Amino acid sequence: MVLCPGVGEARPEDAISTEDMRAYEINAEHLGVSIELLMENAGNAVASLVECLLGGARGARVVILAGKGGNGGDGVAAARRLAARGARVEVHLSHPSGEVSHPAARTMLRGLRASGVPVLEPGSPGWLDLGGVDAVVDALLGIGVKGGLRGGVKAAAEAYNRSAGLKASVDVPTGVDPDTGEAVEGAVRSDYTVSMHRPKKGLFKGSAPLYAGEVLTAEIGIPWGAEHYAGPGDLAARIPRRPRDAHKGVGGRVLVVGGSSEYVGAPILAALAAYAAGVDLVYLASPFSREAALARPEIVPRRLEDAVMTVERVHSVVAGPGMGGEGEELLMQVLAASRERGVPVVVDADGLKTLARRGGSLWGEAVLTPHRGEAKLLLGGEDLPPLKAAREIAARYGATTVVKAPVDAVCTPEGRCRESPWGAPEMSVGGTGDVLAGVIAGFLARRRALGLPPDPLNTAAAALYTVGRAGEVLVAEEGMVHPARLVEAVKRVAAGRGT
Ligand SMILES: NC(=O)C1=CN([C@@H]2O[C@H](COP(=O)(O)OP(=O)(O)OC[C@H]3O[C@@H](n4cnc5c(N)ncnc54)[C@H](O)[C@@H]3O)[C@@H](O)[C@H]2O)[C@H](O)CC1
Ligand SMILES: [K+]
Repeated sequence: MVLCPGVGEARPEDAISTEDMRAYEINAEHLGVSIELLMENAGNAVASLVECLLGGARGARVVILAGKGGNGGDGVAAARRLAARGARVEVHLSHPSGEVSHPAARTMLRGLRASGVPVLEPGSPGWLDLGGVDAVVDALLGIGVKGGLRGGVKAAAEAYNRSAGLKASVDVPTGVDPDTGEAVEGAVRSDYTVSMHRPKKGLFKGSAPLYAGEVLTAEIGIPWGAEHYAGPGDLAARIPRRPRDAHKGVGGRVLVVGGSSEYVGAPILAALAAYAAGVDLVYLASPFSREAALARPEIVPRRLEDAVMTVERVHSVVAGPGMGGEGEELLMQVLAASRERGVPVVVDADGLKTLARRGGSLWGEAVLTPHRGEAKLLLGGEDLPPLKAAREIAARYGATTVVKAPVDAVCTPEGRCRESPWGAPEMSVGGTGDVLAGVIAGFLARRRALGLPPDPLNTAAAALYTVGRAGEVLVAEEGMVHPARLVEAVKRVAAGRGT
Protein backbone atom coordinates (compact mmCIF):
# COMPACT_ATOMS: atom_id res chain seq x y z
CA MET A 1 0.00 0.00 0.00
CA VAL A 2 1.18 3.49 -0.82
CA LEU A 3 2.07 5.42 2.33
CA CYS A 4 0.65 8.93 2.15
CA PRO A 5 -0.75 11.26 4.82
CA GLY A 6 -4.53 11.42 5.16
CA VAL A 7 -5.30 8.12 3.45
CA GLY A 8 -5.49 4.62 4.83
CA GLU A 9 -6.00 1.03 3.87
CA ALA A 10 -9.35 -0.01 2.35
CA ARG A 11 -10.51 -3.28 3.86
CA PRO A 12 -13.44 -5.21 2.34
CA GLU A 13 -14.85 -5.84 5.84
CA ASP A 14 -15.24 -2.06 6.31
CA ALA A 15 -17.14 -1.58 3.04
CA ILE A 16 -20.51 0.17 3.03
CA SER A 17 -23.39 0.65 0.60
CA THR A 18 -24.41 3.96 -0.95
CA GLU A 19 -27.50 3.76 1.26
CA ASP A 20 -25.27 3.61 4.36
CA MET A 21 -23.20 6.56 3.12
CA ARG A 22 -26.27 8.70 2.45
CA ALA A 23 -27.64 7.87 5.91
CA TYR A 24 -24.33 8.70 7.66
CA GLU A 25 -23.98 12.00 5.81
CA ILE A 26 -27.42 13.22 6.93
CA ASN A 27 -26.97 11.89 10.46
CA ALA A 28 -23.59 13.68 10.66
CA GLU A 29 -25.19 16.96 9.66
CA HIS A 30 -27.91 16.42 12.28
CA LEU A 31 -25.15 15.93 14.86
CA GLY A 32 -23.49 19.22 13.91
CA VAL A 33 -20.94 18.20 11.25
CA SER A 34 -21.91 19.98 8.04
CA ILE A 35 -21.74 18.53 4.53
CA GLU A 36 -19.47 21.44 3.56
CA LEU A 37 -17.01 20.40 6.24
CA LEU A 38 -17.09 16.77 5.04
CA MET A 39 -16.56 17.95 1.47
CA GLU A 40 -13.66 20.19 2.48
CA ASN A 41 -12.06 17.27 4.30
CA ALA A 42 -12.61 15.01 1.28
CA GLY A 43 -10.96 17.61 -0.97
CA ASN A 44 -8.07 17.98 1.43
CA ALA A 45 -7.50 14.21 1.44
CA VAL A 46 -7.42 14.13 -2.37
CA ALA A 47 -5.04 17.09 -2.47
CA SER A 48 -2.71 15.47 0.05
CA LEU A 49 -2.70 12.19 -1.87
CA VAL A 50 -1.85 13.90 -5.17
CA GLU A 51 0.84 16.00 -3.48
CA CYS A 52 2.34 12.89 -1.89
CA LEU A 53 2.24 10.79 -5.07
CA LEU A 54 3.90 13.57 -7.08
CA GLY A 55 6.54 14.10 -4.42
CA GLY A 56 5.36 17.66 -3.81
CA ALA A 57 2.71 20.01 -5.18
CA ARG A 58 4.82 23.05 -6.02
CA GLY A 59 4.91 23.65 -9.75
CA ALA A 60 3.05 20.45 -10.61
CA ARG A 61 0.42 20.69 -13.37
CA VAL A 62 -2.80 19.11 -12.11
CA VAL A 63 -6.19 18.98 -13.82
CA ILE A 64 -9.32 18.22 -11.83
CA LEU A 65 -12.24 16.89 -13.88
CA ALA A 66 -15.34 17.84 -11.91
CA GLY A 67 -18.97 16.77 -12.29
CA LYS A 68 -21.98 18.74 -11.12
CA GLY A 69 -22.70 16.77 -7.94
CA GLY A 70 -20.98 16.17 -4.63
CA ASN A 71 -18.14 14.24 -6.26
CA GLY A 72 -17.29 17.33 -8.29
CA GLY A 73 -17.49 19.35 -5.08
CA ASP A 74 -14.78 17.16 -3.54
CA GLY A 75 -12.65 17.80 -6.62
CA VAL A 76 -13.19 21.56 -6.52
CA ALA A 77 -12.16 21.64 -2.85
CA ALA A 78 -9.06 19.60 -3.75
CA ALA A 79 -8.23 22.16 -6.48
CA ARG A 80 -8.24 25.06 -4.01
CA ARG A 81 -6.06 23.13 -1.55
CA LEU A 82 -3.55 22.10 -4.25
CA ALA A 83 -3.37 25.67 -5.58
CA ALA A 84 -2.69 26.92 -2.05
CA ARG A 85 0.26 24.50 -1.94
CA GLY A 86 1.75 25.89 -5.14
CA ALA A 87 0.43 23.51 -7.81
CA ARG A 88 -0.61 24.80 -11.24
CA VAL A 89 -4.22 23.62 -11.11
CA GLU A 90 -7.10 23.78 -13.56
CA VAL A 91 -10.66 22.63 -13.02
CA HIS A 92 -12.48 21.29 -16.08
CA LEU A 93 -16.21 21.06 -15.48
CA SER A 94 -18.32 18.44 -17.25
CA HIS A 95 -21.12 21.02 -17.60
CA PRO A 96 -21.76 24.78 -17.51
CA SER A 97 -20.90 26.17 -14.07
CA GLY A 98 -24.50 27.34 -13.56
CA GLU A 99 -25.67 23.73 -13.55
CA VAL A 100 -23.93 22.55 -10.37
CA SER A 101 -26.69 20.63 -8.59
CA HIS A 102 -25.19 19.97 -5.18
CA PRO A 103 -25.54 22.91 -2.74
CA ALA A 104 -22.23 22.23 -0.98
CA ALA A 105 -20.49 21.88 -4.34
CA ARG A 106 -21.80 25.33 -5.26
CA THR A 107 -20.21 26.67 -2.08
CA MET A 108 -16.92 25.02 -3.04
CA LEU A 109 -17.05 26.55 -6.50
CA ARG A 110 -17.61 30.01 -5.01
CA GLY A 111 -14.59 29.46 -2.74
CA LEU A 112 -12.50 28.48 -5.75
CA ARG A 113 -13.08 31.80 -7.54
CA ALA A 114 -10.80 33.58 -5.09
CA SER A 115 -7.95 31.09 -5.52
CA GLY A 116 -6.94 32.04 -9.08
CA VAL A 117 -7.62 28.54 -10.39
CA PRO A 118 -8.95 28.61 -13.98
CA VAL A 119 -12.36 26.95 -14.33
CA LEU A 120 -13.03 25.64 -17.84
CA GLU A 121 -16.52 24.78 -19.05
CA PRO A 122 -17.51 22.71 -22.09
CA GLY A 123 -16.80 24.80 -25.17
CA SER A 124 -14.13 27.02 -23.60
CA PRO A 125 -10.66 26.90 -25.24
CA GLY A 126 -8.44 24.20 -23.76
CA TRP A 127 -11.34 22.25 -22.27
CA LEU A 128 -10.23 18.61 -21.74
CA ASP A 129 -6.74 19.36 -23.06
CA LEU A 130 -4.72 17.19 -20.71
CA GLY A 131 -1.39 17.45 -22.52
CA GLY A 132 1.60 17.58 -20.20
CA VAL A 133 -0.31 17.04 -16.97
CA ASP A 134 1.50 15.50 -14.02
CA ALA A 135 -1.75 14.31 -12.47
CA VAL A 136 -5.42 14.24 -13.40
CA VAL A 137 -8.22 13.72 -10.90
CA ASP A 138 -11.54 12.06 -11.70
CA ALA A 139 -14.12 13.92 -9.64
CA LEU A 140 -16.86 13.37 -12.23
CA LEU A 141 -19.30 10.97 -10.59
CA GLY A 142 -19.43 9.27 -7.22
CA ILE A 143 -22.27 7.50 -5.48
CA GLY A 144 -24.84 9.46 -7.51
CA VAL A 145 -24.01 7.69 -10.80
CA LYS A 146 -26.98 6.48 -12.81
CA GLY A 147 -26.80 4.58 -16.09
CA GLY A 148 -24.32 5.00 -18.92
CA LEU A 149 -21.97 8.02 -19.09
CA ARG A 150 -23.57 10.99 -20.81
CA GLY A 151 -22.64 14.39 -22.24
CA GLY A 152 -19.63 16.18 -20.80
CA VAL A 153 -19.00 13.35 -18.34
CA LYS A 154 -18.54 10.91 -21.20
CA ALA A 155 -16.14 13.23 -23.03
CA ALA A 156 -14.19 13.95 -19.85
CA ALA A 157 -13.88 10.22 -19.02
CA GLU A 158 -12.48 9.58 -22.53
CA ALA A 159 -9.89 12.35 -22.13
CA TYR A 160 -8.97 10.99 -18.69
CA ASN A 161 -8.40 7.49 -20.01
CA ARG A 162 -6.16 8.84 -22.81
CA SER A 163 -4.10 11.01 -20.46
CA ALA A 164 -0.54 10.04 -19.60
CA GLY A 165 -0.55 11.65 -16.16
CA LEU A 166 -0.99 9.99 -12.80
CA LYS A 167 -4.69 9.19 -12.39
CA ALA A 168 -6.70 9.29 -9.18
CA SER A 169 -10.45 8.82 -8.73
CA VAL A 170 -12.49 10.46 -5.98
CA ASP A 171 -14.71 8.03 -4.03
CA VAL A 172 -15.30 5.60 -6.93
CA PRO A 173 -13.99 5.43 -10.50
CA THR A 174 -16.56 7.24 -12.64
CA GLY A 175 -18.80 4.70 -14.34
CA VAL A 176 -18.35 1.95 -11.76
CA ASP A 177 -21.45 1.17 -9.70
CA PRO A 178 -20.58 1.80 -6.04
CA ASP A 179 -22.82 -1.08 -4.85
CA THR A 180 -22.54 -3.78 -7.52
CA GLY A 181 -19.11 -3.02 -9.00
CA GLU A 182 -20.53 -3.16 -12.52
CA ALA A 183 -18.72 -0.87 -14.97
CA VAL A 184 -20.47 0.93 -17.82
CA GLU A 185 -18.83 1.52 -21.20
CA GLY A 186 -16.21 4.23 -21.03
CA ALA A 187 -15.70 3.92 -17.25
CA VAL A 188 -12.44 5.49 -16.11
CA ARG A 189 -9.33 3.47 -15.31
CA SER A 190 -7.31 4.91 -12.45
CA ASP A 191 -4.06 4.26 -10.65
CA TYR A 192 -5.65 5.11 -7.31
CA THR A 193 -9.15 5.52 -5.91
CA VAL A 194 -9.62 7.30 -2.61
CA SER A 195 -13.00 6.37 -1.15
CA MET A 196 -14.51 8.76 1.38
CA HIS A 197 -15.12 7.62 4.98
CA ARG A 198 -15.18 3.92 4.12
CA PRO A 199 -14.68 1.95 0.91
CA LYS A 200 -17.85 1.45 -1.12
CA LYS A 201 -18.89 -2.19 -1.48
CA GLY A 202 -18.76 -2.23 -5.27
CA LEU A 203 -15.02 -1.46 -5.29
CA PHE A 204 -14.28 -5.05 -4.33
CA LYS A 205 -16.73 -6.70 -6.70
CA GLY A 206 -16.60 -7.93 -10.31
CA SER A 207 -14.27 -6.00 -12.58
CA ALA A 208 -14.19 -2.90 -10.34
CA PRO A 209 -10.57 -3.48 -9.18
CA LEU A 210 -9.42 -3.14 -12.83
CA TYR A 211 -10.88 0.36 -12.92
CA ALA A 212 -10.13 1.49 -9.37
CA GLY A 213 -6.41 0.70 -9.20
CA GLU A 214 -5.21 0.79 -5.60
CA VAL A 215 -8.16 1.56 -3.29
CA LEU A 216 -7.52 3.81 -0.30
CA THR A 217 -9.85 5.45 2.21
CA ALA A 218 -9.90 8.94 3.66
CA GLU A 219 -11.31 9.82 7.03
CA ILE A 220 -13.44 12.93 6.45
CA GLY A 221 -14.80 13.68 9.92
CA ILE A 222 -18.00 11.62 10.04
CA PRO A 223 -18.44 11.02 13.77
CA TRP A 224 -18.98 7.59 15.28
CA GLY A 225 -22.46 8.62 16.40
CA ALA A 226 -23.58 9.21 12.80
CA GLU A 227 -23.25 5.45 12.28
CA HIS A 228 -24.27 4.27 15.71
CA TYR A 229 -27.24 6.46 16.60
CA ALA A 230 -30.51 6.29 14.71
CA GLY A 231 -31.13 9.57 12.94
CA PRO A 232 -32.92 11.39 10.14
CA GLY A 233 -30.49 9.86 7.64
CA ASP A 234 -31.90 6.42 8.39
CA LEU A 235 -35.38 7.66 7.58
CA ALA A 236 -34.28 9.59 4.49
CA ALA A 237 -31.90 7.05 2.99
CA ARG A 238 -33.28 3.69 4.03
CA ILE A 239 -37.03 4.16 3.75
CA PRO A 240 -37.69 4.69 0.06
CA ARG A 241 -39.70 7.71 -0.96
CA ARG A 242 -42.92 6.87 -2.73
CA PRO A 243 -42.50 7.60 -6.43
CA ARG A 244 -44.79 10.44 -7.47
CA ASP A 245 -46.63 8.26 -9.97
CA ALA A 246 -46.98 5.56 -7.32
CA HIS A 247 -49.56 2.92 -8.09
CA LYS A 248 -51.17 0.82 -5.41
CA GLY A 249 -48.80 -1.86 -4.18
CA VAL A 250 -45.51 0.06 -4.07
CA GLY A 251 -46.09 1.06 -0.43
CA GLY A 252 -46.55 -2.51 0.77
CA ARG A 253 -49.14 -4.37 2.83
CA VAL A 254 -49.07 -5.18 6.55
CA LEU A 255 -51.01 -7.69 8.65
CA VAL A 256 -51.65 -6.92 12.32
CA VAL A 257 -52.67 -9.88 14.48
CA GLY A 258 -53.78 -9.04 17.99
CA GLY A 259 -56.50 -8.01 20.38
CA SER A 260 -58.51 -10.16 22.75
CA SER A 261 -61.66 -10.03 24.83
CA GLU A 262 -59.72 -7.78 27.19
CA TYR A 263 -57.70 -5.46 24.89
CA VAL A 264 -59.18 -3.68 21.90
CA GLY A 265 -57.12 -0.55 21.17
CA ALA A 266 -53.56 -1.88 20.91
CA PRO A 267 -53.78 -3.62 17.50
CA ILE A 268 -55.81 -0.73 16.06
CA LEU A 269 -53.07 1.72 17.04
CA ALA A 270 -50.46 -0.57 15.46
CA ALA A 271 -52.54 -0.75 12.26
CA LEU A 272 -52.96 3.03 12.07
CA ALA A 273 -49.25 3.51 12.75
CA ALA A 274 -48.40 1.21 9.82
CA TYR A 275 -50.55 3.44 7.61
CA ALA A 276 -48.79 6.51 9.03
CA ALA A 277 -45.49 4.87 8.04
CA GLY A 278 -46.72 5.05 4.45
CA VAL A 279 -47.97 1.55 3.55
CA ASP A 280 -50.82 0.99 1.09
CA LEU A 281 -52.95 -1.49 2.99
CA VAL A 282 -53.27 -2.84 6.53
CA TYR A 283 -55.18 -5.99 7.38
CA LEU A 284 -56.32 -6.45 10.97
CA ALA A 285 -57.01 -9.95 12.28
CA SER A 286 -58.60 -9.74 15.71
CA PRO A 287 -61.78 -10.76 17.51
CA PHE A 288 -63.29 -7.34 16.71
CA SER A 289 -61.82 -6.48 13.34
CA ARG A 290 -65.24 -5.73 11.78
CA GLU A 291 -66.06 -3.19 14.49
CA ALA A 292 -62.60 -1.70 14.11
CA ALA A 293 -63.14 -1.30 10.38
CA LEU A 294 -66.49 0.38 10.94
CA ALA A 295 -64.78 2.98 13.11
CA ARG A 296 -61.65 3.26 10.93
CA PRO A 297 -62.60 2.34 7.36
CA GLU A 298 -58.98 2.27 6.15
CA ILE A 299 -58.48 -0.94 8.16
CA VAL A 300 -59.20 -4.11 6.17
CA PRO A 301 -60.84 -6.62 8.54
CA ARG A 302 -59.84 -10.29 8.67
CA ARG A 303 -61.29 -12.98 10.85
CA LEU A 304 -58.86 -14.24 13.45
CA GLU A 305 -58.96 -17.73 11.92
CA ASP A 306 -57.89 -16.25 8.56
CA ALA A 307 -54.73 -14.65 10.03
CA VAL A 308 -52.38 -17.46 8.98
CA MET A 309 -53.54 -17.52 5.36
CA THR A 310 -53.32 -13.71 5.16
CA VAL A 311 -49.56 -13.88 5.86
CA GLU A 312 -48.90 -14.77 2.23
CA ARG A 313 -50.57 -11.57 1.01
CA VAL A 314 -48.44 -9.14 3.02
CA HIS A 315 -44.91 -7.74 3.17
CA SER A 316 -44.71 -7.75 6.99
CA VAL A 317 -46.65 -8.78 10.08
CA VAL A 318 -47.17 -7.35 13.57
CA ALA A 319 -48.13 -10.06 16.04
CA GLY A 320 -49.05 -9.76 19.68
CA PRO A 321 -50.47 -6.36 20.65
CA GLY A 322 -53.40 -6.86 23.03
CA MET A 323 -53.49 -10.59 22.40
CA GLY A 324 -53.70 -11.56 26.05
CA GLY A 325 -53.10 -15.18 26.93
CA GLU A 326 -55.77 -16.40 24.51
CA GLY A 327 -53.75 -16.28 21.33
CA GLU A 328 -50.71 -18.43 22.09
CA GLU A 329 -51.41 -21.12 19.50
CA LEU A 330 -52.32 -18.57 16.87
CA LEU A 331 -49.14 -16.57 17.53
CA MET A 332 -46.99 -19.65 17.03
CA GLN A 333 -48.82 -20.47 13.78
CA VAL A 334 -48.43 -16.93 12.47
CA LEU A 335 -44.71 -17.01 13.29
CA ALA A 336 -44.29 -20.35 11.53
CA ALA A 337 -46.17 -19.12 8.43
CA SER A 338 -44.15 -15.88 8.33
CA ARG A 339 -40.86 -17.70 8.59
CA GLU A 340 -41.85 -20.22 5.92
CA ARG A 341 -42.81 -17.44 3.51
CA GLY A 342 -39.90 -15.15 4.36
CA VAL A 343 -42.17 -12.39 5.69
CA PRO A 344 -40.58 -10.20 8.39
CA VAL A 345 -42.58 -10.16 11.61
CA VAL A 346 -42.62 -7.77 14.56
CA VAL A 347 -43.49 -9.46 17.86
CA ASP A 348 -44.74 -7.17 20.60
CA ALA A 349 -46.47 -7.18 23.99
CA ASP A 350 -48.30 -10.45 24.77
CA GLY A 351 -46.52 -12.11 21.87
CA LEU A 352 -43.31 -11.58 23.81
CA LYS A 353 -44.77 -13.17 26.93
CA THR A 354 -45.65 -16.22 24.86
CA LEU A 355 -42.10 -16.39 23.52
CA ALA A 356 -40.66 -16.03 27.02
CA ARG A 357 -42.81 -18.96 28.16
CA ARG A 358 -42.22 -21.20 25.18
CA GLY A 359 -38.68 -20.23 24.26
CA GLY A 360 -37.55 -21.23 20.82
CA SER A 361 -35.41 -19.86 18.09
CA LEU A 362 -36.64 -17.22 15.63
CA TRP A 363 -34.82 -15.71 12.64
CA GLY A 364 -33.01 -12.44 11.91
CA GLU A 365 -35.99 -10.93 10.11
CA ALA A 366 -38.17 -11.35 13.17
CA VAL A 367 -38.07 -8.23 15.34
CA LEU A 368 -38.84 -8.38 19.06
CA THR A 369 -39.82 -5.09 20.70
CA PRO A 370 -39.80 -5.55 24.49
CA HIS A 371 -39.87 -2.72 27.00
CA ARG A 372 -37.55 -3.23 29.93
CA GLY A 373 -40.07 -5.33 31.90
CA GLU A 374 -40.67 -7.65 28.96
CA ALA A 375 -36.93 -7.79 28.34
CA LYS A 376 -36.48 -9.07 31.88
CA LEU A 377 -39.10 -11.76 31.24
CA LEU A 378 -37.37 -12.81 28.02
CA LEU A 379 -34.10 -13.06 29.97
CA GLY A 380 -35.62 -15.33 32.62
CA GLY A 381 -35.67 -12.62 35.28
CA GLU A 382 -32.28 -11.06 34.63
CA ASP A 383 -32.40 -7.25 34.60
CA LEU A 384 -29.82 -5.90 32.15
CA PRO A 385 -29.31 -2.34 30.86
CA PRO A 386 -31.05 -1.82 27.45
CA LEU A 387 -28.05 -2.30 25.14
CA LYS A 388 -26.86 -5.43 26.94
CA ALA A 389 -30.42 -6.76 27.14
CA ALA A 390 -30.98 -6.21 23.40
CA ARG A 391 -27.72 -7.97 22.56
CA GLU A 392 -28.46 -10.90 24.86
CA ILE A 393 -32.10 -11.40 23.80
CA ALA A 394 -31.17 -11.13 20.11
CA ALA A 395 -28.52 -13.83 20.55
CA ARG A 396 -30.72 -16.06 22.70
CA TYR A 397 -33.85 -15.92 20.53
CA GLY A 398 -32.12 -15.50 17.18
CA ALA A 399 -34.18 -12.39 16.36
CA THR A 400 -33.39 -8.70 15.89
CA THR A 401 -34.32 -7.11 19.23
CA VAL A 402 -35.37 -3.57 20.14
CA VAL A 403 -35.35 -2.76 23.85
CA LYS A 404 -37.47 0.33 24.49
CA ALA A 405 -35.96 2.69 27.05
CA PRO A 406 -35.04 6.39 27.32
CA VAL A 407 -32.15 5.47 25.02
CA ASP A 408 -33.55 2.61 22.93
CA ALA A 409 -31.24 -0.15 21.79
CA VAL A 410 -31.53 -2.52 18.84
CA CYS A 411 -29.26 -5.50 18.10
CA THR A 412 -29.08 -8.30 15.55
CA PRO A 413 -28.48 -11.94 16.51
CA GLU A 414 -24.89 -11.45 15.26
CA GLY A 415 -24.39 -8.66 17.79
CA ARG A 416 -24.50 -5.58 15.57
CA CYS A 417 -26.22 -2.85 17.60
CA ARG A 418 -27.48 0.71 17.31
CA GLU A 419 -29.08 3.08 19.80
CA SER A 420 -31.70 5.82 19.59
CA PRO A 421 -31.66 8.72 22.04
CA TRP A 422 -34.67 10.51 20.50
CA GLY A 423 -38.01 10.94 22.24
CA ALA A 424 -39.38 12.45 25.43
CA PRO A 425 -40.33 11.27 28.93
CA GLU A 426 -43.98 12.00 28.06
CA MET A 427 -43.84 9.00 25.72
CA SER A 428 -44.21 6.59 28.64
CA VAL A 429 -47.99 6.86 28.07
CA GLY A 430 -49.80 3.66 27.02
CA GLY A 431 -49.96 2.95 23.29
CA THR A 432 -46.58 4.28 22.17
CA GLY A 433 -45.24 0.72 22.01
CA ASP A 434 -48.07 -0.29 19.68
CA VAL A 435 -47.29 2.70 17.49
CA LEU A 436 -43.61 1.75 17.31
CA ALA A 437 -44.43 -1.86 16.37
CA GLY A 438 -46.70 -0.60 13.58
CA VAL A 439 -44.06 1.81 12.24
CA ILE A 440 -41.32 -0.84 12.23
CA ALA A 441 -43.63 -3.21 10.33
CA GLY A 442 -44.68 -0.41 8.01
CA PHE A 443 -41.09 0.48 7.12
CA LEU A 444 -40.14 -3.20 6.69
CA ALA A 445 -43.09 -3.57 4.30
CA ARG A 446 -42.14 -0.50 2.31
CA ARG A 447 -38.63 -1.83 1.71
CA ARG A 448 -39.85 -5.28 0.79
CA ALA A 449 -42.56 -3.98 -1.54
CA LEU A 450 -39.80 -2.38 -3.63
CA GLY A 451 -37.64 -5.50 -3.53
CA LEU A 452 -35.07 -4.12 -1.08
CA PRO A 453 -33.73 -6.42 1.64
CA PRO A 454 -35.66 -5.75 4.89
CA ASP A 455 -32.46 -4.86 6.84
CA PRO A 456 -34.24 -5.07 10.24
CA LEU A 457 -31.44 -3.39 12.22
CA ASN A 458 -31.36 -0.17 10.20
CA THR A 459 -35.09 -0.23 9.45
CA ALA A 460 -35.81 -0.45 13.18
CA ALA A 461 -33.37 2.43 13.70
CA ALA A 462 -35.33 4.50 11.15
CA ALA A 463 -38.55 3.69 13.02
CA LEU A 464 -37.04 4.54 16.41
CA TYR A 465 -35.90 7.91 15.11
CA THR A 466 -39.28 8.58 13.47
CA VAL A 467 -41.38 7.73 16.54
CA GLY A 468 -38.95 9.46 18.92
CA ARG A 469 -38.91 12.59 16.78
CA ALA A 470 -42.72 12.49 16.49
CA GLY A 471 -42.92 12.41 20.30
CA GLU A 472 -40.58 15.40 20.54
CA VAL A 473 -42.66 17.33 18.02
CA LEU A 474 -45.85 16.61 19.97
CA VAL A 475 -44.35 17.62 23.31
CA ALA A 476 -43.13 20.87 21.76
CA GLU A 477 -46.52 21.62 20.19
CA GLU A 478 -48.99 20.20 22.71
CA GLY A 479 -47.04 19.59 25.91
CA MET A 480 -48.06 15.94 26.03
CA VAL A 481 -48.15 12.72 24.01
CA HIS A 482 -51.53 11.24 23.25
CA PRO A 483 -51.16 7.94 21.33
CA ALA A 484 -53.64 8.85 18.58
CA ARG A 485 -51.88 12.20 18.12
CA LEU A 486 -48.57 10.32 18.03
CA VAL A 487 -49.84 8.45 14.97
CA GLU A 488 -50.56 11.82 13.30
CA ALA A 489 -47.11 13.16 14.21
CA VAL A 490 -45.47 9.99 12.85
CA LYS A 491 -47.23 10.65 9.55
CA ARG A 492 -45.70 14.13 9.41
CA VAL A 493 -42.19 13.04 10.34
CA ALA A 494 -42.25 10.04 7.99
CA ALA A 495 -43.40 12.27 5.15
CA GLY A 496 -40.48 14.62 5.85
CA ARG A 497 -42.55 17.37 7.39
CA GLY A 498 -41.68 17.00 11.06
CA THR A 499 -38.00 17.77 11.39
N1 LIG B 1 -22.09 11.20 1.35
C1 LIG B 1 -21.23 11.95 2.01
O1 LIG B 1 -21.14 11.90 3.21
C2 LIG B 1 -20.36 12.83 1.26
C3 LIG B 1 -20.26 12.74 -0.12
N2 LIG B 1 -19.40 13.48 -0.81
C4 LIG B 1 -19.20 13.28 -2.20
O2 LIG B 1 -20.42 13.42 -2.86
C5 LIG B 1 -20.61 12.37 -3.77
C6 LIG B 1 -22.06 12.14 -4.00
O3 LIG B 1 -22.62 13.33 -4.51
P1 LIG B 1 -23.97 13.33 -5.39
O4 LIG B 1 -24.23 14.74 -5.78
O5 LIG B 1 -25.01 12.65 -4.65
O6 LIG B 1 -23.65 12.43 -6.63
P2 LIG B 1 -22.51 12.51 -7.76
O7 LIG B 1 -21.54 13.59 -7.52
O8 LIG B 1 -21.97 11.14 -7.90
O9 LIG B 1 -23.25 12.84 -9.17
C7 LIG B 1 -24.56 13.27 -9.31
C8 LIG B 1 -24.69 14.12 -10.56
O10 LIG B 1 -24.19 13.50 -11.71
C9 LIG B 1 -25.22 13.37 -12.70
N3 LIG B 1 -25.11 12.01 -13.28
C10 LIG B 1 -25.45 10.86 -12.70
N4 LIG B 1 -25.19 9.82 -13.50
C11 LIG B 1 -24.68 10.34 -14.65
C12 LIG B 1 -24.24 9.76 -15.86
N5 LIG B 1 -24.26 8.43 -16.05
N6 LIG B 1 -23.76 10.58 -16.83
C13 LIG B 1 -23.74 11.91 -16.63
N7 LIG B 1 -24.15 12.53 -15.50
C14 LIG B 1 -24.62 11.75 -14.52
C15 LIG B 1 -26.51 13.55 -11.98
O11 LIG B 1 -27.42 14.19 -12.82
C16 LIG B 1 -26.12 14.42 -10.80
O12 LIG B 1 -26.23 15.78 -11.10
C17 LIG B 1 -19.88 11.22 -3.15
O13 LIG B 1 -19.57 10.22 -4.08
C18 LIG B 1 -18.66 11.91 -2.57
O14 LIG B 1 -17.67 12.03 -3.56
C19 LIG B 1 -18.53 14.44 -0.12
O15 LIG B 1 -17.35 13.77 0.13
C20 LIG B 1 -19.13 14.95 1.18
C21 LIG B 1 -19.58 13.81 2.06
K1 LIG C 1 -15.18 9.74 -9.29
